[in-house]
Amino acid sequence: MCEFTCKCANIIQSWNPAVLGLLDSLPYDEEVVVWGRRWIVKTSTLGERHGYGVYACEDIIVEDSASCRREGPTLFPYGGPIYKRKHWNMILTQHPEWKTFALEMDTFAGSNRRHSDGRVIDGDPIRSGNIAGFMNSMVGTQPKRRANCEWVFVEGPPPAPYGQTYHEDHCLVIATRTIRSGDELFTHYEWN
Ligand SMILES: C[S@@+](CC[C@H](N)C(=O)[O-])C[C@H]1O[C@@H](n2cnc3c(N)ncnc32)[C@H](O)[C@@H]1O
Repeated sequence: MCEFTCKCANIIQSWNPAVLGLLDSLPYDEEVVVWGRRWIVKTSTLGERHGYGVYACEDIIVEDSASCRREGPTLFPYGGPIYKRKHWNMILTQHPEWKTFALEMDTFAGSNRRHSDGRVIDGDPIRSGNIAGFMNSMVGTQPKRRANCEWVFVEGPPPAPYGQTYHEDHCLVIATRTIRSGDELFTHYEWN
């Protein structure tokens, strides 16, 4: 087995969703609790051909007085095995479809100390238990959806009790405006 294959196999085997407070598997059409809040994954309001979406099962209030959108309530992490860019590129040559759920954690706002490797999180909800992977984008929606959350890069480990020893930094999904029970989560990303 080549060095690359060994490395990737180790990363996959050592990924444990529970460390980051995620579930081993995500049932559809059934309420789940992740990071203390209730959610349901079911067919998106975008329509069946666009797959599933994540819906809140409780109100999440964002105070108008929040001075900074990044201070909105934390919903859950964007979690999954983390690869160096060079390893991820090699995976994509064999599994180009894995790109759908990839989050480049060192190339979006919030990071002052960019990791030189350009790390990628494999956020596939099936492989990684990453509920955030089911979030759809408001880009191009008709009728127009407004984003109600965004993902942010955070230096340092996630809040206790999650991932304290495993993570030197992490990505979170936070609410940017009030989300009511029954609302589907939408964020902003280029999906096609
Ligand atoms: C990260 S996944 C989101 C979860 C996806 N709905 C699923 O069930 O796996 C991204 C994929 O969802 C779909 N998607 C996300 N936002 C969309 C949008 N605004 N319009 C149409 N499809 C969208 C596209 O198929 C895209 O490749």
